[in-house]
Amino acid sequence: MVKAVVLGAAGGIGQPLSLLLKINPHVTELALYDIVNAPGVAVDLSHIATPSKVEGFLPPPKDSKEPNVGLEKALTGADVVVIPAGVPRKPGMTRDDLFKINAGIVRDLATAIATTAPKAFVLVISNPVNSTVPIVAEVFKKHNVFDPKRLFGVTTLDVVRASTFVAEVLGDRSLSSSITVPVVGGHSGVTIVPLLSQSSHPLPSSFDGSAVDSLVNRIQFGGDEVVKAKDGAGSATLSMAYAGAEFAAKVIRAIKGERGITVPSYVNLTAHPEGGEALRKDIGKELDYFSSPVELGPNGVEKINGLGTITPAERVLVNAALTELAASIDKGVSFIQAPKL
Ligand SMILES: NC(=O)C1=CN([C@@H]2O[C@H](COP(=O)(O)OP(=O)(O)OC[C@H]3O[C@@H](n4cnc5c(N)ncnc54)[C@H](O)[C@@H]3O)[C@@H](O)[C@H]2O)C=CC1
Ligand SMILES: O=C([O-])CC(=O)C(=O)O
Repeated sequence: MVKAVVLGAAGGIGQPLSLLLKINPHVTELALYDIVNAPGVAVDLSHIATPSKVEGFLPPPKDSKEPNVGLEKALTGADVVVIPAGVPRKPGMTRDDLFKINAGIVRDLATAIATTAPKAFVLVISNPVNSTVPIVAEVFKKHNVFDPKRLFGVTTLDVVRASTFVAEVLGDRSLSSSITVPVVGGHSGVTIVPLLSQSSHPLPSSFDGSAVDSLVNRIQFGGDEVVKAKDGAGSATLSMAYAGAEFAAKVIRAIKGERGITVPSYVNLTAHPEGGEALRKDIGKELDYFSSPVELGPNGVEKINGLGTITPAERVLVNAALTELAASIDKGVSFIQAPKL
């Protein structure tokens, strides 16, 4: 029995992600919550002939003083909670520009999870991921329920893009689903660090210098490509739903006891005996969060992998990521820790 919950389920990511979770054979119950339209999306999905039960929930009316029973019902008994709630970018914006609105949304949802489903695995999609994951952690710490093994920043889309773009460079799109390229760091611009030297399918030796630089740049700024093409109508939704559902499916398989599953994720390093400190040494900075491939077990993250052997050019990229990452982490932590004036 697996209950999956989507918070922000009526949105551009939320709807296709909920569809993909509805057809996941391991999911037996699917709860959809949004501030609008969630019951309609749930009834629509409930007609799909797969075994899971689907229900949709709304908050109470805006000015009501009622407790949010809809959110509580959605979260009760949750095993996996995926959060794509929040506003997306428009052209000219950075992911950090979303902090103003999304930080509060994520804080409030995290508070509800901490009080209603503190043992759930929490998968954070809402941007800026580099800050929203620390926000969830700090809320959980305040409620004394923080388990770093169960909190994941979803960076899968960077890895999906890297596979796709490398396959394009190799001139064989049929390879794209079998290519793996570790992407480490964080989830915005220069904090996205593809380790092309560790690609399962090496690039041709003729592919060097500026060709590598522009491939790295395309992976780092793949999100901008979509924002620009959508021209004001939002950011990646369908590819993100695909990536989020793949990620959730792997977490669910691990919970159900499957071994040997490794996923990329932006995770807390400090509380991980297995690999956190070693990764910090590899990075060369005392960062509390970083994205790296992590090995999953039934209780979540079992081991965080290090950077492995990287090239001097990749070291430059890692170093370039550190300042922005540290600032984004601090921003998220202070948002919860700073006393309200
Ligand atoms: N981690 C990643 O790789 C990616 C992250 N994103 C991020 O995902 C987020 C969602 O993007 P879209 O689905 O395109 O946006 P959207 O605007 O289409 O959908 C967001 C949904 O969240 C809902 N929502 C707002 N406040 C809420 C609250 N307090 N509780 C529950 N639901 C609430 C809205 O009603 C809406 O249905 C954005 O922050 C975006 O930047 C987008 C793509 C990739
Ligand atoms: O670009 C954005 O704002 C959405 C996102 O995180 C991505 O597509 O990687």
